Amino acid sequence: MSNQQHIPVIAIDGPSASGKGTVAQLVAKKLGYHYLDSGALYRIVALAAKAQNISWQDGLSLADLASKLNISFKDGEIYLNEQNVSEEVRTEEMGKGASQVAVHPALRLELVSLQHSFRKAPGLVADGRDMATVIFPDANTKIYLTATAEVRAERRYKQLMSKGIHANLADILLDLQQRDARDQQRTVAPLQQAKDAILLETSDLSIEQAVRFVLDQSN
Ligand SMILES: Nc1ncnc2c1ncn2[C@@H]1O[C@H](COP(=O)(O)OP(=O)(O)OP(=O)(O)O)[C@@H](O)[C@H]1O
Ligand SMILES: Nc1ccn([C@H]2C[C@H](O)[C@@H](COP(=O)(O)O)O2)c(=O)n1
Repeated sequence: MSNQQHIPVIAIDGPSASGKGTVAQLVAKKLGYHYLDSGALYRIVALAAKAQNISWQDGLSLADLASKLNISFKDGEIYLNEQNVSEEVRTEEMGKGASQVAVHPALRLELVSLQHSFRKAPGLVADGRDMATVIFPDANTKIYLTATAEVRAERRYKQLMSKGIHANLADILLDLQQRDARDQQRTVAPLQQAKDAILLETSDLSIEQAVRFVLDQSN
C-alpha cells in the first residue's frame, strides 16, 4: 500500500453540466476534504496551447507543454504560472478545447501524478470523467452523477445567463451532445460509469438532495 492509499477518496464522474463540480465542492466543504477539479487541468492545457499556438490535435506537444506548466489552485481560484486564469478556463471555448486535448493518451499520462498529488489527509473529493475508473480506482465512494441532456443544457443556459453571457439553448444542447460523444467514444479513459459506481440521476433532484445522497453513501 502506498503512503497515500489509506486516505479516503470520493470520486464523482459524469457528463458536462450534470452538476458534479457543484456537488463535489459542497461535499468537500462539508467533510473538510480537499477538492480536485480534474477538468480544470485539461482546460488549462487547452488555454496554454492556444496561447502558444500548439494545436489541440498534437498530443505529444500537448504532453510536453503540460510537463512544463506551473498549475496551482488557491481559495477556489485557478492559477497558471502564477496568473489567475479562473475565468478564462471556464469559457465554452475552453470546455470544447479541453474535450479535444483530453483524447490524447500522452497528455492524460502526463497529468496522472499531478492528480494523485491532491490525495491528502483528511480526504479528497475528485470530479471528472475518469476519477473512479483510472485515476483513483481504489476510491472508497464512487458516484456517477448525471442528468438528461435537456436538463443539463437548461442548467448550463441558466448558469451562463446568470454571468451575463448571452447563450442559445439549442446551441448549448448541441454542444453538450457533441462533447458527451467525444468524451464517451475516445479510446483512452472514456467517460463511463465504473462497474462499482453508484448512479445518481439528478434531473429531478435539487443540489441539496444530490449532496445529501453523496454524503449518505460515503458514511
Ligand atoms: N441538482 C441540481 N439542480 C439544479 N441545478 C443544478 C443541480 N446541480 C447543479 N446545478 C447547476 O447546474 C450548473 C452546472 O453545474 P456544474 O458546473 O457543477 O456542472 P459540471 O458537471 O461540473 O460541469 P462541467 O463538467 O462542464 O464543469 C450550475 O449552475 C449548478 O448550480
Ligand atoms: N477527468 C477528466 C476531466 C475532464 N476531461 C475533459 C473532458 C471534458 O469535456 C473536458 C472539460 O471538463 P469539465 O471542466 O467540463 O469537467 O475535459 C477528461 O477527459 N477527464
